[in-house]
Amino acid sequence: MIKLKNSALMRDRCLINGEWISASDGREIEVDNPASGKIIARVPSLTGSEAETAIAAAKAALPGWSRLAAKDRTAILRRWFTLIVENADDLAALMTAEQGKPLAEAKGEALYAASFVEWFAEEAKRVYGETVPAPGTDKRIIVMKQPIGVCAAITPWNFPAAMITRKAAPALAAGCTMIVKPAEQTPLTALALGVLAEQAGIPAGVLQVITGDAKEIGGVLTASDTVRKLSFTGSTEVGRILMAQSAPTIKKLSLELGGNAPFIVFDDADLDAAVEGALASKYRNAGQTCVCSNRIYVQSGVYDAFAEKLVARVAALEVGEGHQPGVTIGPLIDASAVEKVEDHIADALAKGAKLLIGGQRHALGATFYQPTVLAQATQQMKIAREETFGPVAPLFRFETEEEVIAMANDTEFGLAAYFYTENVRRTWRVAEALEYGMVGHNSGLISNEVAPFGGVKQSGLGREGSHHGIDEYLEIKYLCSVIA
Ligand SMILES: NC(=O)c1ccc[n+]([C@@H]2O[C@H](COP(=O)([O-])OP(=O)(O)OC[C@H]3O[C@@H](n4cnc5c(N)ncnc54)[C@H](O)[C@@H]3O)[C@@H](O)[C@H]2O)c1
Ligand SMILES: O=C[C@H](O)CS(=O)(=O)O
Repeated sequence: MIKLKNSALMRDRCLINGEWISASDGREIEVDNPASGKIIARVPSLTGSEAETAIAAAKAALPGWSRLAAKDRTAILRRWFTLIVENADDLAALMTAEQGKPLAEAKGEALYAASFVEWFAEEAKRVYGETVPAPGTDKRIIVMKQPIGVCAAITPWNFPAAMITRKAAPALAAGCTMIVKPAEQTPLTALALGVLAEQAGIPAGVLQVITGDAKEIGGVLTASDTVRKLSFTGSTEVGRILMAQSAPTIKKLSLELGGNAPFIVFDDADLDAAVEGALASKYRNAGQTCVCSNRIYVQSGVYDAFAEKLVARVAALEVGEGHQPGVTIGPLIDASAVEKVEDHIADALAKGAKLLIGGQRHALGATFYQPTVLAQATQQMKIAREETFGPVAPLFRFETEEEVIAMANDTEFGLAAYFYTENVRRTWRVAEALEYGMVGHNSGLISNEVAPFGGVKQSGLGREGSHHGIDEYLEIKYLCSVIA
């Protein structure tokens, strides 16, 4: 039983058109706690027909919502922001129960999720157009921005709250309506956000939260011509599928996909800061974030010192069930996640890597894994080419700046990259040479609501957050008016 202050947030129904419904055929999805493997809830497995109903509800609500004055949407979104903050502890309890992250991280995510609602509540009032000097005196030209219409969001399990508000907040702020389909592993947080949206006064039909078979629901959302925009966060593999399924209806797409972040430590770095940055970037959410450092490149002159310091800090990480005080590393999401970590470590060791700490399943069993550091990693290993999505830090040695830039860019991914140097000239050279959408200099944590979050190459399309984020939900219209 998940202990909540506000029991109304424990919802096992889907939200469509202001109604909380079960699946018409009674099908359900079991939700388990990854730390214990125990079933903690069951939510509806809606049919494709019910997904169509959700789309119809969003379509019907669109005129009323899009014609509201921007400041009226602002007021409603601000109430949603306030309610998320007021209920952050309960949202955290739900996240820790269904995703496993430690309570402190889950609370941080609830507030992070709220920050997108606060940010876009304000951005609603700043959807500006422009006037353009006409080519002739007989005309006037203006450019306006209008909401794109009915939007769909498909979100991942690793950030059950923030990946939803990072889409729903700009969509609603822009005057769009939305259907959200959360990951089957983490529906409870999404449904709780739906409860709070209702309480905030978001009208029926403006926001739907539906659970069900990913392929069936995704197939309906991508095939519908009523759905004019799809925002997806998840693996690059699924992103490709959804992109292809959206092609027949020419949907506008936002894709926040996989990563393979390099973390580069130069000889002239502040080594202690670099160790702390690597720890934060690598082991946050047990390494299950899209912007986790996946490869740690250390220049020869500081390689041994960095490795020693990092191992000492990793040894102090506390593995356990997320509700337990002091726990900093929770379980991985499921058995296949553990198997992928084991596969990457075994491959690395077989190709010459050296185990410095960890490297085994944790004594707690289930999906707990020991935080791990590997030395002598090389580009030929799977861990250099694939997103590990687990608490494993492979250390690569390099000699020159040119060499490490080439290695860092040697991937089809381009989401986040990090580097540590105290040299200002090197800072500009490296920041401009790295082929990534986001670069952290002397920081391992770069995610916030004010900056444009997103990737290049096969890490995605578009940006979330920042003043760019609302443009993903707007269409540009130009008016040419003859006045003579
Ligand atoms: N770029 C980012 O901002 C970002 C953020 C978080 C996670 N991710 C990426 O997501 C991945 C981990 O999350 P995940 O395991 O939930 O990803 P996933 O791609 O397996 O699933 C993401 C969502 O897509 C749905 N889905 C899966 N297959 C589908 C299909 N065939 N049709 C329609 N929907 C489908 C799932 O139900 C879930 O809701 C990692 O690769 C991570 O890098 C990226
Ligand atoms: O998995 C990556 C998400 O985008 C989480 S965060 O925005 O980096 O916190």
